[in-house]
Amino acid sequence: MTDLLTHEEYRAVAAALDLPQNAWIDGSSRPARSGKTFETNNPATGAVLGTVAACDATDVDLAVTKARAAFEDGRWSRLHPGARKEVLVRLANLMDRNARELAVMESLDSGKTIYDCENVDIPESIHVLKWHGELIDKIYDQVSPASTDHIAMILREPVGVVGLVLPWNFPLLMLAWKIGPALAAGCSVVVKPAAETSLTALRLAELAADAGLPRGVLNIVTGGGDVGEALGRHADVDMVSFTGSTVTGRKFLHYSADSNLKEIVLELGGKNPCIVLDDAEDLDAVAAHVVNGAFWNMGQNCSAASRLIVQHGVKDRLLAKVAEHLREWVVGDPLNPEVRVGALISRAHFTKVLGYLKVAAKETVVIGGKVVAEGFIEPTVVEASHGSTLASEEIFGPILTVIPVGSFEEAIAVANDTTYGLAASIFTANGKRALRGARMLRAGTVTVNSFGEGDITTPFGGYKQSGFGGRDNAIHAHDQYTQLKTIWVDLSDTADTAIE
Ligand SMILES: NC(=O)C1=CN([C@@H]2O[C@H](COP(=O)(O)OP(=O)(O)OC[C@H]3O[C@@H](n4cnc5c(N)ncnc54)[C@H](O)[C@@H]3O)[C@@H](O)[C@H]2O)C=CC1
Ligand code: BAL
Repeated sequence: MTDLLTHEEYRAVAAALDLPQNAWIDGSSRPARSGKTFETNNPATGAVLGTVAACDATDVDLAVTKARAAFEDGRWSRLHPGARKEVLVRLANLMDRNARELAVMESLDSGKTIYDCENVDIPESIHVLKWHGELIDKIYDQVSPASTDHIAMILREPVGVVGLVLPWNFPLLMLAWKIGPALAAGCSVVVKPAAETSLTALRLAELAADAGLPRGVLNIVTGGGDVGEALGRHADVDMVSFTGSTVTGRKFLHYSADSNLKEIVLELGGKNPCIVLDDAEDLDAVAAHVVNGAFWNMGQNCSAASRLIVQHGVKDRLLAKVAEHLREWVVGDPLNPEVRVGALISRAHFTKVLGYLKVAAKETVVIGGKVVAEGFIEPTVVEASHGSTLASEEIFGPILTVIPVGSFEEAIAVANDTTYGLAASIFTANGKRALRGARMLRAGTVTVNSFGEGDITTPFGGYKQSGFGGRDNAIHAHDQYTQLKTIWVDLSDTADTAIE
């Protein structure tokens, strides 16, 4: 746990911040070619925080051209992996030295609580970059079991120029999840942060230059969906890794098909089930996991445990415990270190979640149900049937839908009856049933008697419409950013041992 400042001290740090404004292309800070800017707001107050370069397709083209030049001349892609490691570890150390500034900037720009920024987002981002940096000089290529008359080498090569299109819910952490393995592998990257949250990505680019990352290797183009589209359609981008909504993810497949068939990796939404069976032990601990799973980051999490599928026998006792835990989840100014529930990302998103709160009012609201202030919604627990709007749609807000069920089999069937498949949890004291359930659940990550996303050592990604094409995190993340090459060497004296 990080030592936290007081609310007043955080306000003072926020007031003194020097916020970045320009895009970052070819190792320097640049306004958009058009000179246009857009406003970025503090979701907690609605006030304008600053302006940011409104890039367009010409800026994307410049960034891709510079990234391509860097990739082709080998200033990064052909460095010894140990040299790339040194730069990434230096960057992680610089971030550590600037962790407080990054945490406050992230909280101001996103509405996330300073508590989470200090304890999760920033330290995890640092850890992820260091982990991938330290990994890269320890991955070996392979030799195939071809005949003794041949040597067949299987090499991993960086995929080239990579576009990274990011969401607003974990701005710096998702950047780290993607640039960590991409840069470690030797790719050059063009990052498109969400328009709502560009600031920490721009600050990280400055720190990367200080750490010695060669110019052109990391570029940040700021703006909205049009900038993401320009990147998705660019003919000289070799692959795109995207995290965001399923609707937008689908568009990237069209961009690829319409342009150069670039590889697309999608990490999309979820409507993740959390199953609690009658025999679950230590309901207090279960409730703590349920609350964290549903309401962490205001429920704005693709792996949020947003469906509580609970057996009738334990439902009321569990919900009483959930209510107890939620008393500690104070809603308020994200810069107050006592606060656990900050602001929703934007007024537009607040309005969307409010729409679901109105739907909830027509069902059985068990806990909460109120708007605290413009932008802030209290954690809400509502009972609704399987198949209802609340039980089916990704709300991406602090609303947990409870779906009572009669049996283990029904719980699994309800859990799997969704177009998504990102994450799932199961709580039961019966070990065999827990593991059988984990096997049966159609999700990329299943946690047993806990809620979580795993850590940097475990791959993260979804089944079904929660994504495909690769995984973030773990050594498996490197698969996204590398391609395999076979080099076949014939060692025979005669020509008749040709490859069959
Ligand atoms: N899987 C996840 O982690 C996330 C899921 N979402 C879901 O998506 C919903 C809508 O949020 P949005 O911010 O609108 O998500 P989005 O998927 O539209 O935005 C994600 C990124 O894609 C970019 N983008 C938007 N439209 C694009 C387009 N046509 N072509 C290329 N890039 C484009 C955005 O600028 C942003 O950088 C949320 O309510 C939530 O349900 C949102 C953010 C993260
Ligand atoms: N929770 C990590 C991925 C995401 O929500 O975007």
